[in-house]
Amino acid sequence: MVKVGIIGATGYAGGELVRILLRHRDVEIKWYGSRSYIDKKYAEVYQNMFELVEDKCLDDNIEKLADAVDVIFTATPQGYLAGILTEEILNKVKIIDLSADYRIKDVSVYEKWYKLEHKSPQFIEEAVYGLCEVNRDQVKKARLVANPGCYTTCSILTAYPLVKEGLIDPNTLIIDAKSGTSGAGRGAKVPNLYCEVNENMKAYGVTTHRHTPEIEEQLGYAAGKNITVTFTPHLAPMNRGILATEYASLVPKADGTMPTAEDLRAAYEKYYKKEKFVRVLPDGVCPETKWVEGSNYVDVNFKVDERTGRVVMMGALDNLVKGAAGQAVQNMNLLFGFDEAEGIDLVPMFP
Ligand SMILES: NC(=O)C1=CN([C@@H]2O[C@H](COP(=O)(O)OP(=O)(O)OC[C@H]3O[C@@H](n4cnc5c(N)ncnc54)[C@H](OP(=O)(O)O)[C@@H]3O)[C@@H](O)[C@H]2O)C=CC1
Ligand SMILES: CC(=O)N[C@@H](CCC(=O)OP(=O)(O)O)C(=O)O
Repeated sequence: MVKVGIIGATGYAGGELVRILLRHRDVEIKWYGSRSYIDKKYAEVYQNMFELVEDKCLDDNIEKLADAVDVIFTATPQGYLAGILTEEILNKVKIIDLSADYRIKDVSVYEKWYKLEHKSPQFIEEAVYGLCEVNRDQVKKARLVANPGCYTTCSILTAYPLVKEGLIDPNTLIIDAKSGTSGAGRGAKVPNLYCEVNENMKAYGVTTHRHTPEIEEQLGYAAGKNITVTFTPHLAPMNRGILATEYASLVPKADGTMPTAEDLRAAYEKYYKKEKFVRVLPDGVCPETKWVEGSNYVDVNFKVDERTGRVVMMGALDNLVKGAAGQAVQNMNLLFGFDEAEGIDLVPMFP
């Protein structure tokens, strides 16, 4: 059995990790790390765990934890892991970080967009961006996995095949994304109160959202050049889910004709046909957040707009599963040589 510790176990992403890992056949949760609930029973923080988890929350001392477990998940705010990580810890234990501390390779880009000083940039280079479908082989050998977040996983996987195959001009890419409120975490914040969110929709972080450079970096690798994109997130009155609608201009083929729907579908099939967790929907079917809720699936599809010469790409996932905890467990499965779907072969719930 692989021994697991979770720092930030009492947050939404940490709670989802617990829910998933309790049914994973090859792991045992040894440490429910917290700051605010030390010595309180975990099932009193989350009553859905009543009679399922008997343990109490422990502190977030990563040095003690590194001696007690084989892998640590950090489901903590930005800057937390970077502030405490050392070579000694990484020599003892694998780390899967759900925050953005090690996702962006250029530390000055991280510091500019996150408005934080990075406290341990020496580990950025070796960290592997844990987008399993793209970086599977590198993840298997990693000590430190930077688990991508909800908006970025959805935005990148939705456009990736078309960018990689040069079928769209990535510099024309516009990503319009909506998130359920759990994406903002469990902490009390006025914009996330019921009356502010219910029956309401709003854009935020317009032109300044911190996920923009992460999407640009990853799709830039696929394009083989630096790119800029427009990314606009919206808060939607639902608990879970990300829906990304993405627009880009098609690139004419060598013979001067425009790529057809068949060309684009062939690109999606090329990259995702064998991927268990990316479902390319049938022609004409648009992804919906409800069809992936509670599961590790990303549903994607597209429609060519011949009138404008653009393609509209669509993707949907559950922000807490494929957008956070599910993908983190997928990465752990790769790190330890387990079946990649172990513990995350979850059937979407409906309604
Ligand atoms: N929510 C989502 O959909 C997604 C979240 N993420 C990322 O996962 C991470 C956690 O997010 P989420 O679960 O939503 O956040 P929450 O606010 O729900 O939870 C944060 C957790 O971190 C702990 N924590 C808070 N402040 C500190 C601190 N200064 N030092 C140590 N621990 C601290 C809290 O512990 P306690 O309350 O016990 O003190 C809590 O367990 C973030 O980096 C986020 O960006 C990534 C993808 C999706
Ligand atoms: C609705 C909402 O507030 N969402 C969060 C994204 C949360 C998240 O998942 O952030 P990472 O992907 O960086 O980990 C936000 O926009 O900041």
